[in-house]
Amino acid sequence: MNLLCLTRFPERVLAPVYVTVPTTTATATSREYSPLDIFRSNKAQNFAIEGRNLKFSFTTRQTQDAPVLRDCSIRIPCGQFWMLLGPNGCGKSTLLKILAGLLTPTSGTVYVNEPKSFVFQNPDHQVVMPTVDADVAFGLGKINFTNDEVRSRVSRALHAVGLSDYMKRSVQTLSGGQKQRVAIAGALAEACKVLLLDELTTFLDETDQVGVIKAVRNSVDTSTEVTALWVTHRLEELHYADGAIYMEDGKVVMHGDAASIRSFIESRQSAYINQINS
Ligand SMILES: Nc1ncnc2c1ncn2[C@@H]1O[C@H](COP(=O)(O)OP(=O)(O)OP(=O)(O)O)[C@@H](O)[C@H]1O
Repeated sequence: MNLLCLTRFPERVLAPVYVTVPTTTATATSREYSPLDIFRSNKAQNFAIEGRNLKFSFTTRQTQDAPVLRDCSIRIPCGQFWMLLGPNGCGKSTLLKILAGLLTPTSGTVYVNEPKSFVFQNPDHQVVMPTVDADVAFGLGKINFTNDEVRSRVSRALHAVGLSDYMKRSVQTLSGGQKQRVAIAGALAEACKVLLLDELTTFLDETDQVGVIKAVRNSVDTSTEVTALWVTHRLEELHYADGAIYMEDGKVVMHGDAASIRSFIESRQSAYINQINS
């Protein structure tokens, strides 16, 4: 079994995946939403990602039960590019990992279209082959494609992320942002329907930051139903988003269009600055 491959595509299966756990242990047999209800609701309203009443706690040596998510509900329509924002430690990455299937919620319900792919902040954790084309083709090895089909998928995926001219380049010679785009191309080559992207631009300079975000923007499409959820701290990135979610202290505080979320966060920040200056 190839562990690196599993790391890059943690939950790759072709059917939709449901994670449903009881809202409390006392009501284990009577939950509010059944997996089938969620599936119908998503098909009817065309949501690619849905989480309802999600709670999550970490158990550490110091604390038995440290709550991180305290009842989060989100919905992201198919074929849209959404962003998830909030202060450090509010639970953004935890929520993203639950959507990716890397963590199981303590309670609540999750629906995410498949195939889905989680792209990590550090591209060196997932760009694993010596050349760009070999890396993009890496995940296709599990599927019985002809060589021509593999070449065509790799070529289309690299075109989508603006790296057509880099096909034969050694990955070691790429910048951080170019490696991120190779990782995204790997997911697209596998016909990934949902991209879950965790603070990809944190350590990138402005050119790479714009290159990566444009690569995601160009990959998201209502006709192919590719949907992306992007965790970020950078308000200026909201310019590229169709919608956004703002979290604080394990809760979704606001969920809606990107411009309104940006104004909301800016007013929050100025209120905070006024408070510390007064
Ligand atoms: N493996 C873990 N064990 C215990 N606590 C954890 C673990 N991972 C995260 N946490 C805690 O959960 C909380 C939420 O972390 P998370 O990484 O989801 O926040 P975040 O909003 O993504 O933060 P940031 O913006 O700083 O990346 C934090 O208080 C963090 O310390």
